[in-house]
Amino acid sequence: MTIDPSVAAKLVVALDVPSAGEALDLAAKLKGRVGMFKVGLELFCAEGPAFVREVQKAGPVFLDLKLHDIPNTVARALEALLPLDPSLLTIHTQGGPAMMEAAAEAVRAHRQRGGRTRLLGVTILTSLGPEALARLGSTAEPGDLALHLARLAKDCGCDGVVCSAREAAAVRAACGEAFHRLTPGIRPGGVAAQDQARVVTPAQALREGATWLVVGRPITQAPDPAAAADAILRDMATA
Ligand SMILES: O=C(O)c1cc(=O)[nH]c(=O)n1[C@@H]1O[C@H](COP(=O)(O)O)[C@@H](O)[C@H]1O
Repeated sequence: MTIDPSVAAKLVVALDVPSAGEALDLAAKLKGRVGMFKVGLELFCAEGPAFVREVQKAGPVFLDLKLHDIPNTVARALEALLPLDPSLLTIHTQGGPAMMEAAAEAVRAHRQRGGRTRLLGVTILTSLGPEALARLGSTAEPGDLALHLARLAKDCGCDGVVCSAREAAAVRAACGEAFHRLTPGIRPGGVAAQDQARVVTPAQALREGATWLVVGRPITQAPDPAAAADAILRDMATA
């Protein structure tokens, strides 16, 4: 199958598996087919920072730890992580403006030293719908709150946000093309949403203006992960 490399570069595969062996096996099957590999909490907690370098041998890494704490603690954690030079790193926007500014300053300094890391703020998790937000005490719609937090993340120096693709077009209109939109909650037509609440198909996510699509279980739990990735890429190519 011939897929335009600029389309493949937009697909990030979440290596949400419990061990280094399984993650490297998946990365080997998908190497050269997809744009980036996500190392998230499960794998990072199991295998530690040094393992990120192993995954980087197969492709660029999105290190998704969603840091959320007081400004000093987050900045210090970033100082410890940035030598790994991941392509993307996440913090939670709801840690507040001062936390985001401290994180952005640490990432800016890293880039001035030649690093490549871009900082993304997580807005409203794609697993949250209106009912869950109401139970958290918010009367806002998830999309409205995500847009508000995206604007704030931009003001505080983040390079982009994580949001549902349902919000990507509004974020792009408000924050500009250069402010990245990384969108999880991707489900090909007919595939179960599982614990995701705000889901979008791969082609629709691109049409809405997503910079990157993050896909986990639809690829990692497929009997043939490479074939599942190819099917998603074919859908993306129709956007
Ligand atoms: O930051 C993320 O990557 C993220 C943010 C969010 O709002 N929702 C979300 O699902 N994710 C991640 O995206 C991936 C989605 O996995 P699947 O639902 O299996 O495709 C998981 O690794 C989540 O940790």
